[in-house]
Amino acid sequence: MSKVIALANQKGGTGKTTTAVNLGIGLARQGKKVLLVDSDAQGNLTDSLGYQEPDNLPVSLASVLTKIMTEEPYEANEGILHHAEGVDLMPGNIELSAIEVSLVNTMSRETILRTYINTVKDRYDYVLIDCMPSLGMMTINALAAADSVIIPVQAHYLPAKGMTQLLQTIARVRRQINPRLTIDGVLLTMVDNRTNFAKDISFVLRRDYGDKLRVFQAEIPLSIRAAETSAQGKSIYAFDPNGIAAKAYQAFTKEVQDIGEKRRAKQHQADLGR
Ligand SMILES: Nc1ncnc2c1ncn2[C@@H]1O[C@H](COP(=O)(O)OP(=O)(O)OP(=O)(O)O)[C@@H](O)[C@H]1O
Repeated sequence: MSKVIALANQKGGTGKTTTAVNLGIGLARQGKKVLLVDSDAQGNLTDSLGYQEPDNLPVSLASVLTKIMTEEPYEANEGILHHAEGVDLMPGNIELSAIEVSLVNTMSRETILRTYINTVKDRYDYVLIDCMPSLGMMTINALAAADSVIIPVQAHYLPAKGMTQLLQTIARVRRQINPRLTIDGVLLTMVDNRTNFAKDISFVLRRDYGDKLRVFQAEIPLSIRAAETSAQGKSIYAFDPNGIAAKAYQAFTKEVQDIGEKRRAKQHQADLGR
């Protein structure tokens, strides 16, 4: 049984892409089959995995979604790239901006990405969708396609206002399109443990949201090495295996895997009871 996770936060630069890369490759290192889906028109995930000119790729998520919208046939593995560290990638690029516009006039406009993911997900244990920094149509599509959401939050500012908006959108998607959508939790990123401010934010987040939402135990530290990995086309495990960011992403991967295992066990029990 595969699990589809959206990495979402409408605020830009909160660590969604870095988390997609290092969670995805972290899970692959545990023997899981992983597909990363770049649903952001900036193509940063695609770029971070070493495809430095995402706009020149012949096939990308936008081309496959166009085929779905125009009811053209496509191959299930069409456009999927293989990364040396064991994950697959459905690349994204600037063409997704045009898709975002044309979705508005399309039938089933909220579920085009779900249609695509449903055709490929059985080959994977995990499908991770890196979302755009907006609450536009592509993000709604990602939430409609996902089983759960992980919210990376940059520990530089109090996230209360932005979080409320995101949580309301998730609740609306759950009511109207995707009742099974859950929130796996909030991940604190770029935590500068030298400052009291970062500690305060961690404390406030756990205090204000901790009874409603999981705030992951693992916190990703602010790390120059983590920032540098995106230009290297590899994960933090390959680039700086003994650094603090690699250790934190490893611990985070373990937490995500534990949630996945519990869900599988619960589903298994439910199937037995049928
Ligand atoms: N732990 C970290 N320490 C320091 N820098 C980091 C860390 N994680 C990510 N960065 C850097 O911060 C910037 C934003 O990170 P990232 O691209 O992962 O965020 P994002 O939420 O995907 O951004 P966008 O909203 O633009 O898609 C990047 O330059 C990245 O290299």
